[in-house]
Amino acid sequence: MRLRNVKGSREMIATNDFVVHEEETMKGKWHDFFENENPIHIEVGMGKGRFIIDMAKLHPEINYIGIEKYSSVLVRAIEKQTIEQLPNLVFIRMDAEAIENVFEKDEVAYIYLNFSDPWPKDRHARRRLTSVQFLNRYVNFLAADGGLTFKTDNRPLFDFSLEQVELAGWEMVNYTFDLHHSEYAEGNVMTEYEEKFSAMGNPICRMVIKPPKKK
Ligand SMILES: C[S@@+](CC[C@H](N)C(=O)[O-])C[C@H]1O[C@@H](n2cnc3c(N)ncnc32)[C@H](O)[C@@H]1O
Repeated sequence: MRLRNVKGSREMIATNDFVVHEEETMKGKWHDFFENENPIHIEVGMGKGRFIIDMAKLHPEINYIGIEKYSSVLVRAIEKQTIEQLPNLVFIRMDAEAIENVFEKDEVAYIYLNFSDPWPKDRHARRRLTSVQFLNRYVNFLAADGGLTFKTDNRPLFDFSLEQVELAGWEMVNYTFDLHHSEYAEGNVMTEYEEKFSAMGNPICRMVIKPPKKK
């Protein structure tokens, strides 16, 4: 992704009410933060936030947390949320490498990974958000009856992810190599990248998986 430095983005993030800072101190306290017991769903690598904002509007009974590494992208999501003022949506600016420090065991009910960076070089495979390393991190805080949905138009990344799911012992619920022309198309909420790549004619791959059964 080509990143432009957005002037003032760090200052905006530092003072915005929809951004949670010192996120590691929130571990185990997210329900108190939202002041309800509604399930918590997260999107890791949410970019400019279109998907998570649309989901938060559609599902006021669910709390959403969007995680994004770069300030210059996060500000676009903050701008939208500042207009929407959705009470069930906040953001964290962080690298998801440290994600298990932010959520307590069973604190998250669902994870979304949309059009995650492919990291095409083999030596960077562990940075892919669907690598065994990341799947193992998610197990630390994803509820046993929770799940994860991953969408991408990048077939090599999707094939890699299918292998990693098996290696990490997750359960495959379903997958498709062409979501928009599949039985799962109905009700699909599009992301920014999904709209862009599907308009170019790229089929969208999607998998729904569940964490390994705890022994
Ligand atoms: C290709 S964009 C997709 C954005 C959005 N999910 C969509 O589908 O339109 C991937 C996003 O993930 C973010 N990202 C990649 N690795 C990340 C990480 N380790 N932690 C947090 N965000 C990450 C990138 O900064 C980028 O904004």
